[in-house]
Amino acid sequence: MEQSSFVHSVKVPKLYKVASKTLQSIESHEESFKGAIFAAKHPNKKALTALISTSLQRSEEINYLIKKSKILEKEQRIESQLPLVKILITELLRGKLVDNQRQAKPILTVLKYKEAMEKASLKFSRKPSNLEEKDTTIMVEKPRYVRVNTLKMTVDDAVEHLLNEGWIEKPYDTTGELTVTDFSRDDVVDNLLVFAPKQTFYKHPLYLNGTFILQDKASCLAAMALKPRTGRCVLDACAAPGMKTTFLSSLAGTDSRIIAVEKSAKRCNTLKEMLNQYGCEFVEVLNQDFTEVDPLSYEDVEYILVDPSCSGSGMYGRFDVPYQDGSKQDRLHSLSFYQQKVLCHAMKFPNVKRIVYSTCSINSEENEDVVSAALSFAEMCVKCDFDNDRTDGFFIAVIERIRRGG
Ligand SMILES: C[S@@+](CC[C@H](N)C(=O)[O-])C[C@H]1O[C@@H](n2cnc3c(N)ncnc32)[C@H](O)[C@@H]1O
Repeated sequence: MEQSSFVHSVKVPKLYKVASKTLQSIESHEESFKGAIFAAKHPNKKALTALISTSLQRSEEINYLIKKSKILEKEQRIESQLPLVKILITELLRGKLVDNQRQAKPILTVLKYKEAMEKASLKFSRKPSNLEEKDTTIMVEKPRYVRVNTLKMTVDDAVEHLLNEGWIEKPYDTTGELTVTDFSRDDVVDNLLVFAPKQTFYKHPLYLNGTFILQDKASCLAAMALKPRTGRCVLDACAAPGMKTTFLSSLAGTDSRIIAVEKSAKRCNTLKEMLNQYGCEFVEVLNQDFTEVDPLSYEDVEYILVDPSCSGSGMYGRFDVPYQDGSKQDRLHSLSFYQQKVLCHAMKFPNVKRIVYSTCSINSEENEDVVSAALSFAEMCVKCDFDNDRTDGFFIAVIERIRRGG
């Protein structure tokens, strides 16, 4: 009797609790994969990333196992904890759920179905459609891009630090392979270093002190395209988690006025954390809907970055999170309408000189269509994708105001 009360007081490990919340926010499209991992309150981001990405990659299989084993119908106490059940099944599939009695109740419950699920998993992997999928998958990997945060250290000093650690600098070559000891300076983005795919930096001193920021090249290009002059006012209309705000801050410099607008209170906290971490405390944060910011109260704004929420269809290695209503076209239509509204609002700022509109989507409904609806089509559009540029799929349009007669 005593032993059983001990057994039942064992708690679900924190990693699983945080992972189930994170998974839920991604599956409900409340957060992007990267944003949810960043916002998650767990120190071991590497373990969390591995767990969530496996869960998303194998989501079809996990749903199949849940259905076949009837675990939710039979175990009513865990019926309301679906994200946790998915995480625990992921761990079961990864061979990480240890079968002993000193486990939390939900783990013991999932372990009761271990054998049934393992059998169902074998059947799942033999399904013809899954075999076809595996055979045609070509895995070419994206390099690891590291942006040097020049608010903390110059690129030359960062490179010297790496050389002293024994890294080898190689000339930039998009077609060549970088080995785990090599790095290059990027050919387009001055502050960007390129490493071998999956190179980890989580314990590197320059990562821990906010000098190294793991940021995709395409995301850097959007901030770079805005070309803010130092000492001017720059506004980031859709700012959280703040990857581009931090780059804009280092491009524009500490004597510029930088305003970061973010409508979600939760994501605004993440944005503030990121700004602190990367030495951008001088950025003014507005927790407000950008379309409700009065342009006439911001007459000094000359540069605006519009990087609105989008489908994320260009994200490399993106996991297709199914839409509950199954209506992709409706979703694209409403995204496009909202994106146009945000872009048109940016054009109302009386002294804005340059606007960059960017998305990490490859759908024209969210890109060219939005820009062409906002003005007769702008010529300065850039499209990046993995096959040609070794970046995420990304769209950037630069819109400049030309004042006639002076
Ligand atoms: C694609 S993310 C921006 C990513 C960010 N620029 C970065 O590089 O880290 C879009 C963000 O804009 C916010 N957002 C969407 N619509 C907004 C609006 N009307 N006003 C302000 N923020 C908005 C979302 O909550 C989300 O945090």
